[in-house]
Amino acid sequence: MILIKKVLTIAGSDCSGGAGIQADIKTITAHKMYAMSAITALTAQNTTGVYGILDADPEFIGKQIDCIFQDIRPDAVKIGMVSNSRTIEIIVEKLIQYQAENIVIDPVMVSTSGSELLCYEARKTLIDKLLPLGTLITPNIPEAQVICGFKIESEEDMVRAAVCIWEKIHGAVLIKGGHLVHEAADLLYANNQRHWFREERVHTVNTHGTGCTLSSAIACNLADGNSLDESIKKAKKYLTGALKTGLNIGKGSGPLEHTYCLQLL
Ligand SMILES: Nc1ncnc2c1ncn2[C@@H]1O[C@H](COP(=O)(O)OP(=O)(O)O)[C@@H](O)[C@H]1O
Ligand SMILES: Cc1ncc(COP(=O)(O)OP(=O)(O)O)c(N)n1
Repeated sequence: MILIKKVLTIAGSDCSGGAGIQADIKTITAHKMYAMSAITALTAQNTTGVYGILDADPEFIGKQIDCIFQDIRPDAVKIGMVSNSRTIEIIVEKLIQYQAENIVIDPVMVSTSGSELLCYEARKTLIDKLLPLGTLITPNIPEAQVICGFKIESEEDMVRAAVCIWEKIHGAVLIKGGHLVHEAADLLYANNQRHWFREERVHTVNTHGTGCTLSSAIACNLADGNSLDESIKKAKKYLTGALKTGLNIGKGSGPLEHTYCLQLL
């Protein structure tokens, strides 16, 4: 009999396969785990941008989560695009009802190409209601700026922002430094302790879906029983490997490759 860890992603669909649910499922599968999904929205997007968004009915999102938890309980949950306040409220209700564990929240707000993936009015609901439920939240620099309310331009600013976010949500935060120059350095702040995770910066424009991939990989590593530190370290190694394979498809910022980096796991 095969024993397999189960990971649920609650996120939006990217029809071009680079980000969202598709990136999450590829990542979970590459980790040799069983992937499940509750789809919050359909997006019409590709490597050049987001051209349309169709939100799923919040009650139906709740139904998807019910079907999953009542049958195959996930060992970890990754949460990505959540669109609007009602969707966030339903997800919060279900996570509490089912006492979900190992919750990694990527507080997706705006795509790199500039499209709003979370409606502006829902930011407060996300920060006040959903983020405090995370085992870890993984904002990029623009998202961290929204949560903490000031500009982040240096590693010192990242430290100040992480402390501020910790105080707001009373939970672990990993601020991703991909939007700063130099190294790809991410900062974990939890329980008054900070830990930098540094990897070389891969010189490529093909970074579509890096945030989705990182958060899913962390969820997989937590599902496997790793500590938070170890989960992030392994996930960053996976991500850097996926960037380094040098896949170059599409006319814009292309997706990552999830097959040939398997040997890095
Ligand atoms: N060019 C790159 N080379 C290596 N790692 C990168 C690169 N760009 C981003 N990363 C890493 O990818 C992850 C996602 O980063 P980021 O781009 O900041 O988030 P998002 O995709 O949510 O905007 C982080 O671990 C970051 O350090
Ligand atoms: C459906 C969907 N979810 C999330 C994103 C954002 O992906 P992310 O990896 O955070 O970053 P970019 O790919 O936008 O750089 C998305 N585009 N679509």
